[in-house]
This record gives sequence, C-alpha cells and structure tokens, in this order.
Amino acid sequence: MTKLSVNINKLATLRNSRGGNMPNLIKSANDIESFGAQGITIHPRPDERHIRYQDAYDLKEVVTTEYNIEGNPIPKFVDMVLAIKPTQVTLVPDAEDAVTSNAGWDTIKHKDFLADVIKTFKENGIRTSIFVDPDVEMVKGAAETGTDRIELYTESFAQEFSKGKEKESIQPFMDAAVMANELGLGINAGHDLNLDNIQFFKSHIPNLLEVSIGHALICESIYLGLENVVNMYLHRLK
Ligand SMILES: CC(=O)[C@@H](O)[C@H](O)COP(=O)(O)O
Ligand SMILES: NCC(=O)COP(=O)(O)O
Repeated sequence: MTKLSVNINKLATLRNSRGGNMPNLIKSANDIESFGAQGITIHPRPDERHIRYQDAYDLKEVVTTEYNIEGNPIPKFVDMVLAIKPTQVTLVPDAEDAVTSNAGWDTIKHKDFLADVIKTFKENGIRTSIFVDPDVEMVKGAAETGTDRIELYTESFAQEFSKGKEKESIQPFMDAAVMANELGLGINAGHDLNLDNIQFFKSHIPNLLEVSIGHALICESIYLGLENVVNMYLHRLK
C-alpha cells in the first residue's frame, strides 16, 4: 500500500500572509487525517517562510498518523527533530534561499556526513529517508549511508509527464526503484506530484511506500475542496 502524506507547507504560507492563525494548522492537520490521509509532512525552512519551528512542535502533539519532517540537517534542524522525534525525518539538501527543493543529495560525496546524521536519528527511533534524484548511483550511495528509505525527487517526472513524454518521464524512476528494492531500501517519492500524474507514477514504481504531496494538492483543493481532493488521491493510490 502506498501511503499519502499531505505536506501542509502551503497552508502555513496562507496563514502567514495575514499574520493571524487562519487557516489553523492544527485543525487542518486533524481534518486531513480524518479525511483518510495516512501522514502529515512539513518542511520547516530556516527562514520560516511557511512552517515555523514552533509549528513542528505543536503538530507533534496532535498528529496521529505518520509525522514526517523534511529539511536540510543543519544543527538547528537536527536538534529540533531529535526533540520532537517524528515518525520520519527526510533529509533534503536545500540551500537556505532556495525557492523550493531543487535537487537530491550527492550521496557519494556526502556519504560520511549523511551516515553520521542518519545514525543519530536512528538511535533515537526516528525512521530516516534521503531525498535523491532518480540516479542508480545515488541510490547505491544512499544504501551506504544506512538510511531506511530514499525519497525519489519527482520534479523531472512531473515536467516530462506534463509534456506527454510518459515513457521518458518514468524510466529513470523505474530503474532507481529496482535498484532500491534490490538494496532493501524503502521507497518514498515527492515533489510536483498531482492528480494528473500520480496514478501513472504509482503504477510504475514497485513497492512505493509513501508519497508526500503538498503544493498541487492545496492548489487543487481551492477548486475541488480539501476532503474531496484527499479522497481523489487515495483512490488513485489504491
Ligand atoms: C522536499 C520537497 O520536495 C518538499 O518539501 C518541497 O520542497 C516543498 O517545499 P516548499 O513547500 O517550500 O516548496
Ligand atoms: N517531499 C515532497 C513534499 O513534501 C511535497 O512536495 P510538493 O508536492 O509541495 O511539490
């Protein structure tokens, strides 16, 4: 079964735009879980442009499904995750000024660093995932770090799929997934997944454990409603 983890970053963007507490992230997370989502994902960035570090602590108290915190493992992030102990931490090599996540880890160049931080999280009972491009060498490198899972960075898939290049869009991801399965790595995926492309992606990736979806899901919900969209994703992930 592929679990749906809803990334609520963009609800925080909307909340922050007026300086108040609407939408209320705690209520939204509870509602999203009640609609059937199997996880909540957040990505607190150093500039707290959307999810604030305090949100991460507050959500820990209320999330009853899987709680996934994404981010670049700078010391402040590592300390926060160790204090919160979410279900999963996903390590993303984001530059502080990145508009959004735009690359996977070079798991060969950063092997020792990743192995060290992963060891720390695993010793604290936190499942680990590394954000990687669909590159079999990077998948092999990820296995060397001791991570539990990888998260396939799916922007390139979404871009090519939207141009009608379905076979070209999915092949690198199928190759990476085969390698991950051979190495015993769990497979997550995320970034730019949406209602149009999710079913095709899911049907081609063996043993896909989790997708984390945020930007498109929140935008689609403006037209179709949040409960309806969550259930549309769940239906497509069956
Ligand atoms: C790692 C990943 O792909 C998501 O966390 C994405 O970066 C969302 O971040 P923003 O909501 O800041 O675009
Ligand atoms: N890890 C991907 C994620 O959490 C959401 O990415 P997006 O759907 O906002 O592009």
